[in-house]
Amino acid sequence: MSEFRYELIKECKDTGARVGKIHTPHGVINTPIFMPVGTQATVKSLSSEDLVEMDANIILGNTYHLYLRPGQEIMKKAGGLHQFMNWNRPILTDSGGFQVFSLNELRKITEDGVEFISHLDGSKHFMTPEKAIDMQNTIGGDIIMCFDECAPAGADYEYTKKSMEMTSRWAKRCSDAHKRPEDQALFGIVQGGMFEDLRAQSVKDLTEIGFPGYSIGGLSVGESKAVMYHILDVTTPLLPKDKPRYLMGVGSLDALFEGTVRGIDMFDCVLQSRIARNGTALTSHGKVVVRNATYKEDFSPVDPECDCFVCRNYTRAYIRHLIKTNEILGARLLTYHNLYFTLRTMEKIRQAIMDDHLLAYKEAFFEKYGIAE
Ligand SMILES: Cc1cccc2c(=O)nc(N)[nH]c12
Ligand SMILES: [Zn+2]
Repeated sequence: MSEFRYELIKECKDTGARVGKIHTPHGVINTPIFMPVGTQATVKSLSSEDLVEMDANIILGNTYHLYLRPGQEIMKKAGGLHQFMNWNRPILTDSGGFQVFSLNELRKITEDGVEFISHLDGSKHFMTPEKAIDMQNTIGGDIIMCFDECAPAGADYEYTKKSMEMTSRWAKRCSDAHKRPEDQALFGIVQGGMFEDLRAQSVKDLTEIGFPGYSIGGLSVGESKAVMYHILDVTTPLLPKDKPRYLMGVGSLDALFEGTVRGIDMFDCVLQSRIARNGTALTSHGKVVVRNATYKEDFSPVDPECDCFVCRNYTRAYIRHLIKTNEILGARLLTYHNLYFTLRTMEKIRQAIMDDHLLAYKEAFFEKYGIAE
């Protein structure tokens, strides 16, 4: 009997948003949820203890990166990623398809799988749906992904159609190859680019195979936000209401609200940690580029309205100094705050849905943050 279960708790009366709980062998995920990205077995500069302290329910790992380093053998000997990184809460792993395409120019896609040259050492590899599932079975994530092709931004209808159809055939192969369905939930990934009929066909193909959850892939690949939201408007309502929906690679604070109101339950994005390393903070009043000279003598907190340890103990001037001198602590403090701020915002979104207050909260947040509706 699978320990994976989605519990729908409340549907928003004004939008497609919902509050739910995803029950997994490593604990409960409150949705809508933002998932910090821990590509190489770490959310860059943070320890597992930091992530527990900020109450991250779930983090991401990545099959492609872990397959290349440290490799399947070491992951096996470590007893899986939870043990390896001392993280005892849920983990979701991406299948590696997206990374093979996005990190490698030199690759050849065939029906059987994808041949690619490692971006690290130039070695040649051949990834198939079966190998992607086998590696995810070794990593041991509570939620794992089908091996898919994310059609490049701007791909034409014919290419996108063929790519989506192959992704659907690969999804069936992944489902057949999955050895641990009772404790690892395999999600199908909806493709179809920016074409409504292809998106609908992808949903039909995947729901006929049947998965415990569905990801929406092929977005946040360079299309405008308006196009992304339109694709969500036509795709999400086709997905089963009693299963979680995961919008891959999204997003920025505005996209988290816009995805939530369109019925998305799960989000992940590297933005929060990536901009932190460059010296940009996310605050209740929008982005603050702490590295700018403006903050040289600003001894106020990154975000006066935030209660994280960074905002309670450090100043913008100090963090600017760390970033300017390339001190590792600068990246750590801003990463911690940006993720903490995003997680707390998701918490407030969940509460607003429970209180039938989501649209009012969204409007107030956008106004303060400086997002034009
Ligand atoms: C991480 C990510 C972002 C954006 C899109 C995708 C996608 O289409 N497929 C996969 N497997 N991952 C994705
Ligand atoms: Zn803070």
